[in-house]
Amino acid sequence: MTQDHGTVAALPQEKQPQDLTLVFCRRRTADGPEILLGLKKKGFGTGKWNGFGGKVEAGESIEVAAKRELLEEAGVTATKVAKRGHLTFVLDSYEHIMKVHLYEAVEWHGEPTESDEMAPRWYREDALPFELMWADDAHWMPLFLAGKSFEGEFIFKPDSVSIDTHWLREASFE
Ligand SMILES: CNc1ncnc2c1ncn2[C@@H]1O[C@H](COP(=O)(O)OP(=O)(O)OP(=O)(O)O)[C@@H](O)[C@H]1O
Repeated sequence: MTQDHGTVAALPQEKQPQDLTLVFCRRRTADGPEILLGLKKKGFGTGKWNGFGGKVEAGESIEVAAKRELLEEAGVTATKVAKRGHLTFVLDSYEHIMKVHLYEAVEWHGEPTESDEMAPRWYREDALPFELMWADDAHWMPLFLAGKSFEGEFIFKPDSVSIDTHWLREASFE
């Protein structure tokens, strides 16, 4: 039996999935509802406004990881979170296929405080800085703000900035 190493070597490297979290807090004000975003100060997505989150650690449940990252990055303690989204991201600039578990903090306390990773700021929900956020956010954020749950997949172009193909649909995480 002969082996064709040339063909095997030409195949793209399989990326492994990696679980990450993303959490959003909201509040009602006299001016209307607001959502807490953070400006990422270092690492993947530096300079973008996003929710708070990161990688799930070994042996940690996804929900515990979501609460831990919110506390570490924004100084906010969530006592109750609700799963609202399951999103898959594929980018050339990231070595894994991202499986992002998106939550709304339903009950939380603490004053959002800047950390070494994120600078938090409340934004009016009708005035989000989409041009300074990940391109996928403009697709699913309207569903999130409308109280819907969803799942989807976003394949980015080689620039890792714009979206090549995607699908998105409402889902239930009861
Ligand atoms: C591509 N389109 C995207 N759209 C929306 N959100 C995205 C995203 N891509 C990544 N995210 C989020 O960005 C955070 C990265 O986290 P990241 O800093 O890498 O994790 P963590 O804090 O564990 O890092 P360190 O281990 O400290 O490096 C994490 O919340 C993840 O859900």
